[in-house]
Amino acid sequence: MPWLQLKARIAPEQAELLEELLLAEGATAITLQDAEDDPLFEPERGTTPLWDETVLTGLYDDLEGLSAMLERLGAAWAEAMPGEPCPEIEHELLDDRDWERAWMDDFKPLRMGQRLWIVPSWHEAPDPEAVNLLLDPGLAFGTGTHPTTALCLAWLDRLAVDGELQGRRVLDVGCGSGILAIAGLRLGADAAVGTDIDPQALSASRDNAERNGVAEQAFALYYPEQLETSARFPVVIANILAGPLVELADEIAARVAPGGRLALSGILETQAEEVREAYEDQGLIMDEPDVREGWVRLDGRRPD
Ligand SMILES: C[S@@+](CC[C@H](N)C(=O)[O-])C[C@H]1O[C@@H](n2cnc3c(N)ncnc32)[C@H](O)[C@@H]1O
Repeated sequence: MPWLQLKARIAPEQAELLEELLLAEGATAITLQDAEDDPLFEPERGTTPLWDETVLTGLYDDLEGLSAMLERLGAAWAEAMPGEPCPEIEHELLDDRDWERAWMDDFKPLRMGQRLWIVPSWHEAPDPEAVNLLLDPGLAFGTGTHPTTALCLAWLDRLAVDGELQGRRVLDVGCGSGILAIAGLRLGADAAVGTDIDPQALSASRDNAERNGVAEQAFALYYPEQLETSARFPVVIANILAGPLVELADEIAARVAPGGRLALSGILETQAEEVREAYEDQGLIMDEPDVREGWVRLDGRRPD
């Protein structure tokens, strides 16, 4: 059965209203997508990445009433947002498909480092003998395809090869889908703690942990303010953008135990120096950046 798709590019703060209006018109599925390759890199410090545009898509099985529907949407928008022009709504007829999950077609198993594979949970693992991390990011960030995540996975893989992960506890600040913490566990860490300000991330992380047979007590998940102030970790990883990394430098650096290792990512090449200085000011010894596609990972160590 073909579908009618309505699509609008809209400011993120208006997306909820349009979503409600599309649902009120009987949308079978609604998809919200950030312009993921085009974030605003310096949102207010301490906030999540921002995108100046959200793409909102609604799917309908009623192909007949398009013009009446567009008229009703325009009127409902004008009533809710007087004086604010209604966003342009494009329409298209689509062939039948599982549209809610269509993005999954582009997410293929990825090899990271020497032993680790990130395998979409709906795929066969290409190498059953490898360390296979089964992942469904749901609505959270972190499939491994983004260079910042890939840089962090490569770091974890190297720590494992160097014997610096086995038996240790990992803190993953901004855990998203949980991909880094779970990779740490699958590569030999004893336990992991993930923090995130986004409830979707905490729930995706828990689901992905279960998918990978990680025991609940091996992977604790918290909102940042719930993590005990005195908790220190031998391995700390934070992939959360340069602004928050600088803003939180004292808190994140304080989590690194004496002799512990730190990796920071989500940093553009041009921002690396500022981030590096912020962590050196906190007593960490920072290495030269590792760069991939304009993104940087900074590694550090707290002296013994
Ligand atoms: C770029 S994603 C990284 C996700 C995953 N760790 C990865 O490497 O793919 C950044 C994550 O950090 C979270 N975040 C942003 N600011 C944060 C903060 N101050 N404390 C904890 N998490 C934060 C976001 O909600 C998001 O899930």
